[in-house]
Amino acid sequence: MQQVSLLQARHLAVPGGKAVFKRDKPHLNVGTIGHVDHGKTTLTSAITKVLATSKGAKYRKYEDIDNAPEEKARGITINAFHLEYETAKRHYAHIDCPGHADYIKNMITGAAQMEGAILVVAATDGPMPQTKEHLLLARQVGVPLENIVVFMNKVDEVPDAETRELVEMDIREQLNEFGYPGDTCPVIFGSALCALEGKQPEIGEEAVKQLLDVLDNKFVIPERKVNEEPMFAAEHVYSIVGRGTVITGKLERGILKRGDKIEIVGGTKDGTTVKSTISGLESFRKTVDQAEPGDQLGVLLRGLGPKDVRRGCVLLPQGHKHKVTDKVKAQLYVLKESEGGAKTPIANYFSEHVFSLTWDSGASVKIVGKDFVMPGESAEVELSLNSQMFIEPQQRFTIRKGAKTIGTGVFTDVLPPLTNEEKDPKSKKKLMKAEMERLGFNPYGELAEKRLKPDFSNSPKDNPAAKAFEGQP
Ligand SMILES: Nc1nc2c(ncn2[C@@H]2O[C@H](COP(=O)(O)OP(=O)(O)OP(=O)(O)O)[C@@H](O)[C@H]2O)c(=O)[nH]1
Ligand SMILES: [Mg+2]
Repeated sequence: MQQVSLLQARHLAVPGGKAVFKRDKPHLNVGTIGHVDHGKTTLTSAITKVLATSKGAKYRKYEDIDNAPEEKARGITINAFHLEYETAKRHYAHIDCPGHADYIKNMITGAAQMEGAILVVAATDGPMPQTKEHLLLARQVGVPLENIVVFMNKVDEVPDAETRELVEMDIREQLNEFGYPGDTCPVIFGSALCALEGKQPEIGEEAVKQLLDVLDNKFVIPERKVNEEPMFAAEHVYSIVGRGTVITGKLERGILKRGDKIEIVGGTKDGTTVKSTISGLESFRKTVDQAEPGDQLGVLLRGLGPKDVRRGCVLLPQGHKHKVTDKVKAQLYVLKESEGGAKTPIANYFSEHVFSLTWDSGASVKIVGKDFVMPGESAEVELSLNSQMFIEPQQRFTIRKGAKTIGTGVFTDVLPPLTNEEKDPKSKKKLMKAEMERLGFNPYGELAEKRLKPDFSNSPKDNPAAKAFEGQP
């Protein structure tokens, strides 16, 4: 966790500012997603430029977004960037997600706060691997079906109408593939760069205005769970010298006020929690009297030290009934290669990296009733995590390996935490050994130990999982 002074903190989205947050318009969390270099940051900057003329935004230059001082201060330049703007109708928090595959971890937490998505696709390239991956993640984090719009960017470089139409067809097909209404989803032809540079207004400024019109009039505001117990997952944690600890993220549900007594749960091996009091609340550097679901917040917590809170922890009110756990049942889908997944299956007792809300953890996978989950298949699984986490039924998760999303799923039943024996590495080895005997071969051989993929070289020839490796180096 980063230590910052109060002066530095004033530049972060954390309590310390003087202005008071006005709540006079409906609020929606949106963001730009899409393949690397397709123009997400340029479009984000162009939106602020167009809205700055009506005082709906502070104009943010491209460099400010991609290389912002607060990002530098945090030392997390690769993180998703948050900014705010407003139209006559709505107030928006906007997340600019980086497209580079390595940054998906940050995108997952950034996108976890996204309720509407602007999918940027360059007309020069068409849909690319991260276009697909971001679409999948948007589905995973529950971006509603009506809350997606395509901004086909860089049309200044593709003057030919036929080519544009081909790209549009391709995009619509991709949307359908991921369960979004590809046939009816608005596709806007534009150029973020032209909008930014004040050139060719018909594809520049006008296209951005069309986009804002879709956000205002087509995107729906999800139901805000105002009357439920508050829940807030920490995305970033800062310790402010002399004032305590600040956690930033989105309030999932309920109401938070200054003075509320809270408990921080999740992220520890033994399920220990810490208690504190909220001593300040802020959104975009303005003081918030009462935080509502969907708000992007900095929450200042009294008396907590650097070791008490981590990214992925969850803030709950004291007296809550939630029990964290490191064991959970889930329904898992393993992505096909054509969906951006891997060629290889997920094997029993293998260790995978699970992401949910703002947390991530190593997890060993026990598959119910199957030896492997092949790409394109789904299965019921039991996950044993390395730490005890905030998990609820219906909460979604993603499994990633290296720079790839290989599986997605939903938690179904929360199980009691692992016993000490179950956690013991020796008993894990025993389980693996028993599994090898049952299978009649060793999928946990030398290759597997390197965590590359299970080794089926000595498996029976008719093993379907082994077939997946045929013809591979
Ligand atoms: N010709 C043209 N170039 C554009 C347009 N929009 C963006 N670009 C250029 O495309 C390049 C990438 O733009 P970015 O906005 O950084 O793309 P990004 O999607 O944010 O990229 P990552 O954050 O790295 O994933 C830059 O050189 C932009 O100037 C456009 O409408 N027309
Ligand atoms: Mg960018």
